[in-house]
Amino acid sequence: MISVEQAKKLIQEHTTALNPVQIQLSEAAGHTLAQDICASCDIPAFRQSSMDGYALKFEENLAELCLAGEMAAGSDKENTINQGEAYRIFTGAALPNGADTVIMQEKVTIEGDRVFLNDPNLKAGINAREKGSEISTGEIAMTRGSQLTPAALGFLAGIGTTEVSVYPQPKIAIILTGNELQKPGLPLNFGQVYESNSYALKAALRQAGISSIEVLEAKDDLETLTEVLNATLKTNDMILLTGGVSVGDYDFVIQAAGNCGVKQIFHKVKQKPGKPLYFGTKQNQLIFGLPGNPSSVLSCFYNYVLPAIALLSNTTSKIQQIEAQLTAAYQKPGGLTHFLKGRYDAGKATALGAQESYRLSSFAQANCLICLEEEKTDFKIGDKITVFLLPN
Ligand SMILES: Nc1nc2c(c(=O)[nH]1)N[C@H]1C(S)=C(S)[C@@H](COP(=O)(O)OP(=O)(O)OC[C@H]3O[C@@H](n4cnc5c(N)ncnc54)[C@H](O)[C@@H]3O)O[C@H]1N2
Ligand code: MOO
Repeated sequence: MISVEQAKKLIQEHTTALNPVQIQLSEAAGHTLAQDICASCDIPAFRQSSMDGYALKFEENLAELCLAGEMAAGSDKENTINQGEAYRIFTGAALPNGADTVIMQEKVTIEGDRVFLNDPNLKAGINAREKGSEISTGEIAMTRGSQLTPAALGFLAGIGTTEVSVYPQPKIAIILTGNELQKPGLPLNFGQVYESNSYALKAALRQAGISSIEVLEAKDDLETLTEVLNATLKTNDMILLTGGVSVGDYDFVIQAAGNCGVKQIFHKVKQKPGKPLYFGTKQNQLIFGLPGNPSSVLSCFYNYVLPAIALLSNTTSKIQQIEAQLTAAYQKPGGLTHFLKGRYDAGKATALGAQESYRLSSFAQANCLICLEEEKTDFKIGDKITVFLLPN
């Protein structure tokens, strides 16, 4: 059995970012840029008013101007201003050629075509955005590796970008194993359990920005599981199997993976929950055998799968790791790292009840996983421990 740290390192070493693809900017939120983006024009593309008012050519002690015309936003009519003239202008409109300043309309008095200026603070260039002041032609707008946040998308659209090269999100298949699984909504016969792993995993994947998710079921027999796994390996970058990864007579994940040409990287990690975790690769595809207990599935998802997704799509991990103080003493045996469902608040972490791996009730209330190191057995109130904040 390997340690949690070794398992994380092995996953990292065997995960390569997916090849970049060209996509529409409108579809690119949440992706990481795989190219530098340069501005193809100056933005603003012309000297632009930032106020509704009057455009003018600045001079000291200007008191009165003659209204010569109007510049409306979006108008393609160019005008040239002369000394002593003002142009009515609106926010976003181009200044007439030669004008450099805009006085707000609140600071003028109009009498016929005369414009009287009452702004002691008027300065050259005020209320005028210079051409190219956001970005100029050829300048790098965003560099490769940048996250495409909503603001980044708006910025890139604002400089005229329509398509971007990004690292794609992985296509992911979930394979549910277990003869005992019943769909929620149908009657629960003796020996059956409601299937819940696909609900939790799909939601966690969607939260991570993954849109290509397929869910398949495989009964507990080697042939069927091998067939299903083989089929999913044809089109997916990552396969998440749940259940069937332990040592029972009906646990076929490891054999099926071998049959499909998957190379085992590790099986079993010194941790609770999720001890029988399996990880393998086939070329650049990643295969996780998540121990079937619902809490083990999610704990392994946040600890191992989510960071691997981030590496595949070259994004930053959605799990924040911080230090916190325990609010109560906790004992555990040595030999396994424990991940406890907990609540984190203002530097303090509280372990919740219902820690058994078949239970999700406390996970449903948790906002963090409290990591209790492998060898330590007695944790005291106030002890500093590592906490992984769950995405919300
Ligand atoms: N002799 C040993 N037995 C077990 C060991 C061990 O070391 N020696 N490890 C235990 C641990 S720890 C875990 S975790 C489980 C993992 O077993 P599997 O991955 O083979 O999972 P299953 O046996 O198929 O299922 C476990 C549990 O989870 C329920 N389950 C499975 N899939 C779903 C689903 N989609 N939705 C809801 N619940 C699901 C399943 O019914 C079982 O109750 O092995 C221990 N045994
Ligand atoms: O390690 Mo298992 O995941 O506790 O039940």
